[in-house]
Amino acid sequence: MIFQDYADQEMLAIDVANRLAGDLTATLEHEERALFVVPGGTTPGPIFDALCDVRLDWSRVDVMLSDERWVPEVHVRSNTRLIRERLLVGRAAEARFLPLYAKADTPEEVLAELEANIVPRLPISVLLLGMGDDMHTASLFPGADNLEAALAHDAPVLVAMRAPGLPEPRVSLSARVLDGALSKHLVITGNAKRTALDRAQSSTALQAPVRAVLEDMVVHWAA
Ligand SMILES: O=C(O)[C@H](O)[C@@H](O)[C@H](O)[C@H](O)COP(=O)(O)O
Repeated sequence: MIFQDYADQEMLAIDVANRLAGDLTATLEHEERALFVVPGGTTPGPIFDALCDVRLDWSRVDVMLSDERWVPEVHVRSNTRLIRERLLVGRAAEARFLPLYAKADTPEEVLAELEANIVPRLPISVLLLGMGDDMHTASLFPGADNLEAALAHDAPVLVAMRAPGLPEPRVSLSARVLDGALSKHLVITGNAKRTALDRAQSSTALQAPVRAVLEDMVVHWAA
């Protein structure tokens, strides 16, 4: 793990956007297409704002989420909505979006269908993740019903996840798929998350799921 800190969140957003653009450009120099996986939540918005107008061949980029909340795309909690509003605009509107949500009451009903669309695109070329104070990343939450399956070496690509305190089910890429990304970035802000990341390094992945993806990870932090 490499830890990089920034003077403030604005500097972080600009620098991380540049790093991601550089990694995507490098991928496109030797691959036909790049798979770019991004988190939802509140932290990445300013990074997306800086990234969406970068000049690169977005028409050869597939964009997908690390995890989604099981709500329709118009819902305020939908990560898809965030991506459509903040990342897939400007030059990046040329990218192809791979959905992690389909209209169904539960994720289980459509998981196989969503997965079939993703599998041919793997491995992940460039990964950006977020993390919560509880050391979850993507939707790999401590105490979640399917966490063990999602951390397994032979885990499926996608896992449905329910955890105490979450208002809706989630669907998440499994740890092995996230960890297998060729370029890996984690973005966190604030002192609570910095402390949580320190704690994660001396915890098991069941206690601190982010631990499962920290190898070769570049962590970007600002207060
Ligand atoms: O759907 C989500 O919530 C995410 O993808 C999740 O893993 C997120 O990255 C962390 O919860 C951090 O969220 P914040 O950036 O909002 O703190």
